[in-house]
Amino acid sequence: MDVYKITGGKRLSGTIKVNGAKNSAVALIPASILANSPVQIEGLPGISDVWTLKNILEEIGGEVSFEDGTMSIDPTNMIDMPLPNGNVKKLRASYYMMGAMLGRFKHAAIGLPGGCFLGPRPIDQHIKGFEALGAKVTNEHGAIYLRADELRGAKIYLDVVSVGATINIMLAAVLAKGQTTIENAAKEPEIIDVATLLTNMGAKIKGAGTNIIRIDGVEELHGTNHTIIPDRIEAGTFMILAAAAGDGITIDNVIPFHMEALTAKLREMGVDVQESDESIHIPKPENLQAIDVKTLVYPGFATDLQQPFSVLMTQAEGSSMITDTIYSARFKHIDELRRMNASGRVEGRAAIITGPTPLTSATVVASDLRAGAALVIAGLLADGETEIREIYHIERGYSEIVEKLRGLGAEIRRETIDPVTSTKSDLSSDAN
Ligand SMILES: CC(=O)N[C@H]1[C@@H](OP(=O)(O)OP(=O)(O)OC[C@H]2O[C@@H](n3ccc(=O)[nH]c3=O)[C@H](O)[C@@H]2O)O[C@H](CO)[C@@H](O)[C@@H]1O
Ligand SMILES: C=C(OP(=O)(O)O)C(=O)O
Repeated sequence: MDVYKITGGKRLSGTIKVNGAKNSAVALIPASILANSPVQIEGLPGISDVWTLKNILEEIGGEVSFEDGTMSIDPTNMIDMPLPNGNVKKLRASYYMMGAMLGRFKHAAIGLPGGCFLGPRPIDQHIKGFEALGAKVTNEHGAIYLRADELRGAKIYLDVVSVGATINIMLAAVLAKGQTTIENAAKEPEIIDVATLLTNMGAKIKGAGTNIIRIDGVEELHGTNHTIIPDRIEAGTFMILAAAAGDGITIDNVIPFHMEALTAKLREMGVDVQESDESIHIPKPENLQAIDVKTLVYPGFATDLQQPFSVLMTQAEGSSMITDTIYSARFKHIDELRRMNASGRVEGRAAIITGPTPLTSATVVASDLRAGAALVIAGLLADGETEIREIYHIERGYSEIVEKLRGLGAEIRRETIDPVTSTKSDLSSDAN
């Protein structure tokens, strides 16, 4: 079993670089299926979700290489192979195989996706979109089967603003006959990034980044070169780390405009966020004040930063509340933070945290990706050695995290421990 061991309590300083965006990467890679010649994507993060998608494209006959952040994908010999199990269960974004394979082959059979458990994560809006485009969709033994004689453009109103449904419908619609309109579309920067790739492949898309997207179907799409946008969630995680445990940290390769909601909330707490063109500097913060935060769809405060931000709240003076309007059960990290002496409780869709509290080391478990990121920040703050387990969640979304944090002076290492000798009693003491 692999774990992170962190000796906390040191203030960190220096420059930390952000990688390409996970939530773009996991859509850009499947989008390449729609091309009739090779696609090259630069700046991809070396996270496990990207490697899993590489394996999935190879399973369906793609020729794929991935080196130094550049993935070259030759989709010419891909086939409409069913993918009911296996790799597709390892990540949430394997749902993009549905839209991309339906678009290219008019047929797909994809297992229901995995990814973080954050409460119910239905895909009904994706399916509503595919059906509107003319696909027959059935759920057979946990896999979604999609079949269409032809795909025809349609007007689709999303009942829920969904990143995944917006991108998946775009993927299925770019090769459909006629015009598709997605109303109440999500506006995340990753949607613009995917639309940019598809446009450079020859697609006709207007309005990506607004709540109405119009797509005029084309006969075919060709290969292209694309550079991915920076990861605003990784950048946000580092900004929160800088506010919690920094002694002057510069976060490099950021689009400050993407960070506006987080920046506003940090400033409200008393953090001095200094923006440049492609970087953000946060000097050593003093006297953090309690605030309330509510997660919302973009450009609101990202749910993916809710868990890391709750660690920062443990260091602020007073009682803070963080409400997650997107995911009802994204609070498993609170129990783990309580093991580390944090004072917090969950009430419905909100966590209430009182500070400032000195955190203490413990053996804790990452229940999901951003819970893991939160525990890394907590471990860096805590006195003594913290052990974080189930780190495969963290490595779905953060590449070279150990090396990057060491670059700031952190004492963190990845270690393989024996699960038998590391007794369960490490984890069994009740959280206070
Ligand atoms: C791979 C990827 O990009 N993951 C991100 C994506 O997830 P994902 O695309 O799964 O999230 P969505 O934007 O679709 O979900 C938003 C909300 O809509 C609900 N919903 C969604 C689809 C649907 O068909 N029906 C439905 O009810 C969800 O349960 C959730 O409450 O956006 C989330 C919200 O910003 C982020 O937390 C994830 O990091
Ligand atoms: C929830 C997340 O990812 P996924 O949708 O891939 O599970 C995340 O990135 O925080």
